[in-house]
Amino acid sequence: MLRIAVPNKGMLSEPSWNLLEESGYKLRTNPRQLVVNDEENGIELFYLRPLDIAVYVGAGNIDLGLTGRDMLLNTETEATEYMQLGYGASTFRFAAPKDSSIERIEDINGLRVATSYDKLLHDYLTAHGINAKVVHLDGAVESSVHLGVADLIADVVSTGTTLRNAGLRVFGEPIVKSEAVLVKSPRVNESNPELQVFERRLKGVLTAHHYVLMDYDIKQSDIPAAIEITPGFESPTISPLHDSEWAAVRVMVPKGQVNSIMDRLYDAGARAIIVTALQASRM
Ligand SMILES: Nc1ncnc2c1ncn2[C@@H]1O[C@H](COP(=O)(O)OP(=O)(O)OP(=O)(O)O)[C@@H](O)[C@H]1O
Ligand SMILES: O=P(O)(O)OC[C@H]1O[C@H](OP(=O)(O)OP(=O)(O)O)[C@H](O)[C@@H]1O
Ligand SMILES: [Mg+2]
Repeated sequence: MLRIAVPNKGMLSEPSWNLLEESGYKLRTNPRQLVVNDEENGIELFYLRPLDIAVYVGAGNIDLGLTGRDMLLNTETEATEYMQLGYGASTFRFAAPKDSSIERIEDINGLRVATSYDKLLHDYLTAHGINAKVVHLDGAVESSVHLGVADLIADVVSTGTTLRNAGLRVFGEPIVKSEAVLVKSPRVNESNPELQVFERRLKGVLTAHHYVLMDYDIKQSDIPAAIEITPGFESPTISPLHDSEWAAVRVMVPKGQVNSIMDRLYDAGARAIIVTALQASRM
């Protein structure tokens, strides 16, 4: 039985629950439930606080966890990043009052930096030889400067709306580029068959989200050029048509490139190009 930690709240919770549900796993049926035993699929789900997940996966008897890379890096843990999950993209960055003279990370020396991610910030400051005071806050870090608790902040930035509303602006390079990741305990071997099934199910859902199925007709003589445009995962399926001069091609393509691929295929002689959404996949 694999024991898996999933966020019980926060930005990553819903997309994580959806991913597990689409992968065929049973979710909790009421928000007070802490554990779900899905015997049929061989997993036990533990609903835990986002910031605690890497702690559990590193130290206890939880095998895997869905969390953010920034949260993993903020934790003293033996858990390691095992797979990217393709949602929850954000950056972890410094921000200062928009009219201040703080422009570069060297300007932070001697100042107070508010954050919820103390270890992550501390590691970065140490690596860059900067001496600043880390002020820990549990949330709403953007308010700390205006309220006189800190001179600047280091926090999660997604759209940047929260920062702007607080009169702050980012500076310097991102400290971390984050996204949701699957973290693994060192006690779980990569060759563990239960892990491999879990991984394949998740990858199947992610592929179905990020790829579509494309069909088109093309003259036999134009197939090589078309295959260059749509190589597929392994190799496209090519079927004969009634008119022996033509063939039908079926291939997976990345969702985000569908229109440019259709333009290029058309120019290469493809016709009757159609695109179909994928419901599920096992790669
Ligand atoms: N606006 C956002 N857009 C995308 N990802 C985000 C956003 N805010 C936070 N995240 C990501 O979600 C994870 C943290 O979730 P969130 O901040 O919602 O948890 P939380 O409820 O504050 O956790 P806790 O209460 O345990 O501190 C981090 O990995 C972070 O990078
Ligand atoms: O760039 P934006 O799109 O505005 O998003 C960033 C905000 O989202 C998160 O806040 P959250 O809702 O998790 O609240 P918290 O500060 O209590 O963690 C994060 O801590 C930022 O405050
Ligand atoms: Mg938060």
